[in-house]
Amino acid sequence: MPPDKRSSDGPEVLRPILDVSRETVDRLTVLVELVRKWQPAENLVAPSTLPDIWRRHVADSAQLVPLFPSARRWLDLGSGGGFPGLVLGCLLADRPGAAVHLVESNGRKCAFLRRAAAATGSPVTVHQGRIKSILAGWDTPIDCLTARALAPLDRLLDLSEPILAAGAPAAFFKGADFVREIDEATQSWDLDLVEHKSRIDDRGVILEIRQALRRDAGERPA
Ligand SMILES: C[S@@+](CC[C@H](N)C(=O)[O-])C[C@H]1O[C@@H](n2cnc3c(N)ncnc32)[C@H](O)[C@@H]1O
Repeated sequence: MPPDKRSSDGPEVLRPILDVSRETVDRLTVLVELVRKWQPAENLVAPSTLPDIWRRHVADSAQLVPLFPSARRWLDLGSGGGFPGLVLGCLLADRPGAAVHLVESNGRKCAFLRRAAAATGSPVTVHQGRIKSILAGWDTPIDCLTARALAPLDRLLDLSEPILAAGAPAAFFKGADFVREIDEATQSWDLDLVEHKSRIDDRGVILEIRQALRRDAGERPA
């Protein structure tokens, strides 16, 4: 499909975020073309965001890499159409030891994720199933856990607990309502977190969770 003529959306939107090689742009271009091709049948992203796919999805996902520059082994929960997981795979494909694990319960989305990983030559493994059951038996070291548009913070912490408990940080994409979500989550969790202002969404943040300890029922804040 030709580029959308109404927008100036393209690989150049990555420039303020990180330097990418020609080969990486080629991999990301293959990914974007596949999302456009599969979108009518699989509804991989909100239709209104498709004309700005490089900015709204690719660059949005890519901002994780400079936040966690030494992370090589990533785990993305609820990967859907592959954001941020497939973008991380494309960006890290040349990095020795890179591995990106995607967890997704929907079989058709998993078929897309596997197809896109193969087409882009990305170091991606797709795990089909419910997050709770897949993480219950997880024993692969992870440097950073991610989730975007999956669940409220409180629920994300619950889902991510086995990986956080093993010492990995988490990066959760959150919109304008993030303060309320933090307030709610801290009823049940003692959090060491950093708010990174999103470089794509004026009102959004990437919440870096460095540590999350479940509070006992008796020690909830007033
Ligand atoms: C709204 S989509 C977001 C997809 C992608 N992260 C993005 O930002 O475009 C949420 C995805 O999480 C998956 N999902 C939701 N709950 C899940 C669970 N408990 N286990 C595995 N996948 C789940 C859904 O099937 C869906 O594809």
